[in-house]
Parts: sequence; structure tokens; C-alpha cells
Amino acid sequence: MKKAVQPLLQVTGLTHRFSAAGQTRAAVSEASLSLFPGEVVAIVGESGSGKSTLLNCIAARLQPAAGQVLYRSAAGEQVDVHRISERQRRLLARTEWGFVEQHAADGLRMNVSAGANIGERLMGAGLRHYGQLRATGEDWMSRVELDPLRIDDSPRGFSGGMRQRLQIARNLVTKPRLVLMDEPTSGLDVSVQAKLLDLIRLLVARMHLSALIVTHDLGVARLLAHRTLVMREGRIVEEGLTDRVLDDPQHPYTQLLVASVVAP
Ligand SMILES: Nc1ncnc2c1ncn2[C@@H]1O[C@H](COP(=O)(O)OP(=O)(O)OP(=O)(O)O)[C@@H](O)[C@H]1O
Repeated sequence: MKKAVQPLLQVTGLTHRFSAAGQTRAAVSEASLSLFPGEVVAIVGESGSGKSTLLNCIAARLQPAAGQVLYRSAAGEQVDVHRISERQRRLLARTEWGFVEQHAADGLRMNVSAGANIGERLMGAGLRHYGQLRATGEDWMSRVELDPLRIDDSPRGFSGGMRQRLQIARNLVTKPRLVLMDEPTSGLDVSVQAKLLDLIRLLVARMHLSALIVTHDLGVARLLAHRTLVMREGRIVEEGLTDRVLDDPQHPYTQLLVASVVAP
């Protein structure tokens, strides 16, 4: 009998509340999802719907009030990401996971060179040989279409699009098993966005990555994601294959979202 494929990530009943001005509000309510190996899932919804909060809870950057995030590690163990030690979490984040921030400066070390940004995760994974670190750095600069001759430059001298490419190289150089991306292309010029999206699509397919991508842009979901989840006011209101969700939305909110993009 064929063994069923196990999800890489299984999120169940995740709830997170923020307290502000004496009031407590749920930013995410009872969100459940799974991500299978090699799958790309988009989380879409308008601003404030809870997408980033959900992603940050999954990445264990935020502690949820309820719910569970189980990750199947490279060693084949089910890891409850909120129950492991801070040390274990950091190790996972450095080796098996990648996190691409919306603002590249948040995901890069701006005071060191492009090459050092790429090499850092490799060093964290135990690589020490300078020549190899440099060669891999140059190779990854090329892969993300940055000029390898700029390996010693600071990312401060890079444009927004170039910084985002560097952040992607820094994350993917160690071949993470799970990549979380928070609005990876927003805030960039439209033509820069399009090229970056093409690059992400190419790398995701070539490296057979498993990725969760938060975006308010349905075009990003259409281009990158096998499946799409729609969030509204902290809840997942619809999910399915991306083409189905976008071409034949069932929930009135998804219908509204899709119509607002199609309408002039
Ligand atoms: N640190 C915080 N303190 C208080 N409330 C917060 C905090 N972060 C987010 N929120 C609130 O939680 C809700 C969800 O925010 P979240 O950033 O997750 O939404 P989002 O869908 O990612 O939106 P955006 O795309 O604008 O970032 C919003 O109402 C937001 O105001």
C-alpha cells in the first residue's frame, strides 16, 4: 500500500490576540491549515485581516493564545514549534526555515557586505572554508541576478529590488525545507515586482520549495501558489486550488476581493 504523504506543516486552531488601549482583539481566530512538501500556499486578504500575524505565529515569532503548529523536521520528527526551547527554535530558523520579510532591510544585515549576508547562514550551518563561502556567495548572487562583482558591496547601496533579491539569496542558500514570505514584492515598482515574481517562481520550482506566502495581491497568489487561503477579520473564510478560488470564488468576501481587482 502506498504511504500517504505527510504534511510538512500542520496548523490547528491558531488564535492570537493583541491588547491595545485597554482592549483585547483577536487578530487571528481559530486558523487551521496544512502545507505539503513541494507545495506553495498563498494567504490573501485585505490589510488588517491578520495575514502577517498568522505567519508570525507559525514562525513562532508570536506566541498564540491557542492552537498548535506542528512541523515535520528533516529528522522526521513532529515538532511543536511553540513548545521547543528558544535555542531549538533558533536552530530551526537558521537551518530548515527561511523567512523573507516585506522590508528587505529587516531581513538583511545592512552593515555587512552582500557576500557576508549570504555566507552567514552557511557559516551557521557549519561551513568555514573562505574560498567555498565566497564561491557560493558569487554563485547565489548570479542566481538571483545580482552582479557577482558587487559581492563586497554593502546592501545599503542596493535598490529595493536588489535588496529583496539579496534577502532571497540569503534565505535560500541553505536550501531551507520551509520558506515563509511576508509580502515579498509589495512596495516595489511594478516592473521590479514582475521580475522578482518571475525569479521567485523559478527558484521555488527548481528547488522544489515548500512555501507559505502572505500577500494582499491576488496576482501574486495566481502566479506562485498551488493553493490559496482567504482571510477576513482573522478567520480563514475560503481555501482551495488557486485557480478555483480566483476563478470561481464561493465566499461572498472572496467574490468581492476578486471583483475589486477585475473591475476598472
Ligand atoms: N503589535 C500589534 N499590536 C496591536 N495590534 C496589532 C499589532 N499587530 C497587528 N495588530 C492588529 O491585528 C490585526 C491584524 O494585523 P496584521 O498585520 O496581521 O494584518 P495583515 O492582514 O497582515 O495586514 P497588513 O497587510 O496591513 O500587514 C489588525 O487589526 C492590526 O491592527
